[in-house]
Amino acid sequence: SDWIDVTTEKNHYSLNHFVIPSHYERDVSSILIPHGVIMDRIQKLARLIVDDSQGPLVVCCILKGGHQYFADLVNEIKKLRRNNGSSVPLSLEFIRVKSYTNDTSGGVNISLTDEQLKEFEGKNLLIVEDIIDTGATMVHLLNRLETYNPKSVKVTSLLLKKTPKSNGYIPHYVGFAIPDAFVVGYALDYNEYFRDLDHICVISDEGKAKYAV
Ligand SMILES: O=P(O)(O)OC[C@H]1O[C@H](OP(=O)(O)OP(=O)(O)O)[C@H](O)[C@@H]1O
Ligand SMILES: Oc1ncnc2c1N=NC2
Ligand SMILES: [Mg+2]
Ligand SMILES: [Mg+2]
Repeated sequence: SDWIDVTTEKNHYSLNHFVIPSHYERDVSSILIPHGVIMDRIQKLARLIVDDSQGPLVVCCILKGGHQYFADLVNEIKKLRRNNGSSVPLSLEFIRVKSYTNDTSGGVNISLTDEQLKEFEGKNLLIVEDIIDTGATMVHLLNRLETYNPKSVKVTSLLLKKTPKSNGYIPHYVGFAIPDAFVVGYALDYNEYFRDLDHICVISDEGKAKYAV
């Protein structure tokens, strides 16, 4: 398939084999994707994206969870476009979207200013997300963006969760397919905790209880 599949339990790594910040040691149960593997996969995703989009590109970070993947991906895209001798500008936009409290999705709240939306008219957009779970965030966001008549919209998500709650949305570029578990780290949070963890881990029951609101 187009992505790396880590949905089977046996793929998980033991906490003892990597460095985990001491303040999270009891709050995660396993490492699903070590930071180094994420970075290597992002190099490949950048190559796929650059090969498909030579022209001007507006790369849109979906805050907050998308920021780490966005930062690392844009770094790789810049390198590749320079090497391709491309002198075409890359512009960056940041859209705040929120729907999760604890491990449950509520209403999707998109904060986009009108002057920001003028930036999208007639442009080639690349939307950068951390994870597609139910797909509700992305479906709402794409509907909103369409009303501003972009020239094209492509979506990349580092993670795609295999869950019965999915509305079936699948992005154009996916890093990894993951199991139906709540993951944290690499900017993915649980009530704003764990964004400072480098590896993508499965949250433990203790972590869920400790940081629940
Ligand atoms: O496919 P879905 O079920 O909609 O879930 C995916 C979305 O939910 C999370 O955002 P969250 O609401 O936690 O805000 P955050 O990005 O600030 O963490 C995540 O970053 C995605 O944006
Ligand atoms: O597994 C997850 N971990 C963090 N944030 C979110 C998740 N799924 N939807 C939003
Ligand atoms: Mg988000
Ligand atoms: Mg979140």
